[in-house]
Amino acid sequence: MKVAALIPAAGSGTRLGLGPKALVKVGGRTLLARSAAALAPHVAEVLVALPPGEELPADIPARAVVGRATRQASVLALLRATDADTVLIHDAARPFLPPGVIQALLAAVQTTGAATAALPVADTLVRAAHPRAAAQHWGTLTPREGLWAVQTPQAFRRLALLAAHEAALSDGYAATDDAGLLARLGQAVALVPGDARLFKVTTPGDLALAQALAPVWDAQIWNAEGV
Ligand SMILES: Nc1ccn([C@@H]2O[C@H](COP(=O)(O)OP(=O)(O)OP(=O)(O)O)[C@@H](O)[C@H]2O)c(=O)n1
Ligand SMILES: C[C@](O)(CO)[C@H](O)COP(=O)(O)O
Repeated sequence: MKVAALIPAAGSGTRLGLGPKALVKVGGRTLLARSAAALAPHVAEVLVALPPGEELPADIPARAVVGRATRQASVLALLRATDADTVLIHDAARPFLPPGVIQALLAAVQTTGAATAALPVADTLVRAAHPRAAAQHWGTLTPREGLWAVQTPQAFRRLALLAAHEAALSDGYAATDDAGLLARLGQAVALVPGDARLFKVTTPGDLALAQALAPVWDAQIWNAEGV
């Protein structure tokens, strides 16, 4: 079974506001370099979708494709650029990826065909009364029982996911992740326990958390396990 890691890294990082987000550094290394290094020991090849005009930094052992206007389109370009049987799709923007999560996903994809890292929701959830209003007010309480927050990596049989992407493209359907495209076709997706440290660096607050976590991660996990 040939496994490839596909890393969408072509986003513009609008919410962070520091230029192409995958190339932002935490603890002296880019988000992309951290994500690629975590995946590389587990796969035969790493492919990265980069923003148009960006070159792959020399310290990242990967093949690059030109990213597209949306995450979904960038992932489709990556899926078309490999012949791997199984793919692990992982946001560059989630730089702290424990090896145990990768191993659990690779085991789950063998039995279920598709799997994603996810965590049970721990907060109270409420839909705002008027979601687009400047001032927000409590609207409807949403029971959190049975709700999971979906992370990456997500593992798939490549041809099944490619078919789901092509169907979505042809239908004009947009999803926020890849597992949703497969689930839309009625296919099973296993939920594998993710990790709080797998949070997505989206806002300046997330970046501050990542800067604080990086030295701890590098001292206790990166060096100890040689990930
Ligand atoms: N056209 C795009 C948009 C996003 N991504 C990637 O998809 C992942 C998740 O996207 P997100 O965190 O939303 O990144 P951005 O799109 O850069 O963020 P923003 O929405 O704030 O601009 C990131 O690794 C990002 O680089 C991508 O490859 N191609
Ligand atoms: C794929 C993802 O990280 C799963 O939680 C998420 O949906 C990406 O969302 P974004 O708005 O593209 O960051």
